[in-house]
Amino acid sequence: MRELQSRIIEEMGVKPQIDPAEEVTARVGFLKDYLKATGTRGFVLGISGGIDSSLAGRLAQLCVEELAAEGVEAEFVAMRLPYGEQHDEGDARAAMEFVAARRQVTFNIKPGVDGLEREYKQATGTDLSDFSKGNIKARARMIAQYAMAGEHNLLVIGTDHGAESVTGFFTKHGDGGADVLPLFGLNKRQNQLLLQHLGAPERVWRKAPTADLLDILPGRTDEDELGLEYDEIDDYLEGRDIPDAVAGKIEQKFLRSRHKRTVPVTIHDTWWR
Ligand SMILES: Nc1ncnc2c1ncn2[C@@H]1O[C@H](COP(=O)(O)OP(=O)(O)OC[C@H]2O[C@@H]([n+]3cccc(C(=O)O)c3)[C@H](O)[C@@H]2O)[C@@H](O)[C@H]1O
Ligand SMILES: Nc1ncnc2c1ncn2[C@@H]1O[C@H](COP(=O)(O)OP(=O)(O)OP(=O)(O)O)[C@@H](O)[C@H]1O
Ligand SMILES: [Mg+2]
Repeated sequence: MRELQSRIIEEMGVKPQIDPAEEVTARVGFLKDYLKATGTRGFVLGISGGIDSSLAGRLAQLCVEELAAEGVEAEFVAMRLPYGEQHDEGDARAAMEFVAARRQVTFNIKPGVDGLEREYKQATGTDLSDFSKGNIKARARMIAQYAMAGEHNLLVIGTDHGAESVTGFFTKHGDGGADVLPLFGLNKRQNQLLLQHLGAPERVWRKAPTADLLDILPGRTDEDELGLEYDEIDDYLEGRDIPDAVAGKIEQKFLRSRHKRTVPVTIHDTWWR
């Protein structure tokens, strides 16, 4: 195996093989333990209709159900956070049904995002690019979830996991802004395996991953934007041999995105030199 590959695998904590039942128990247990240790009252998470939030949302719901059985009161708030009308509305509904959260909220981020876009134009005289606006959408979702968390003493769940973290494929302080990461250490196909184990409908676990942040290309797939397939990233993280060109591409993205996987750089840091 490549030397950098083994260092990256260690940092991402991905195992070459998993037992889905064990993983579910461990991850639900982690959420329960952390909630009890912090004295917080529950969790909040945006449900998009995609794989990651469907899994993290279901784990959170199972967590509060297990806590209730132990006599500990906790709530999980599942938030729909569309930008106007979501083009894959049916998938988002299917995901919400699978997650089955008792408390469901729909919060439209469009007025807030469009307001920021207008003010940007007014302040600078230039239009915001569709790409930057996409990152504002991700950050608006973070703000909406923290509003809910702040009001009700909840923790914001993040859906970051190995296959996303390794390439830095998330918006810094957007979907990257969260309190607990129950999926950390999994790659994409392992997320899908856990969803299947939990009885998710095929529509949910087979959904093509998309950041869905662009106005001009709704539902653009992650694989198209990354120029990599999740199967390649997953193989890399499981320690398999993959073509040098592919491994090199993953490693380049990993090295360029180091700043996203750490707290803000200070004069005392040396990792970037
Ligand atoms: N070396 C460095 N040291 C410290 N900070 C550095 C830096 N380079 C940039 N920065 C800062 O980071 C900013 C760029 O990072 P960021 O704002 O995140 O922006 P960026 O990484 O350019 O874009 C976010 C990417 O994540 C993808 N995404 C977002 C959300 C969800 C998903 C998904 O999978 O669903 C994917 C999205 O499609 C896009 O490709 C710069 O504007 C700058 O402020
Ligand atoms: N339309 C949306 N509504 C609610 N939350 C969203 C929406 N889009 C993104 N999010 C939040 O941002 C997170 C990051 O998006 P990301 O696309 O990586 O995950 P996903 O949509 O759950 O899964 P996938 O990667 O398979 O598309 C989501 O897990 C979810 O919590
Ligand atoms: Mg998505």
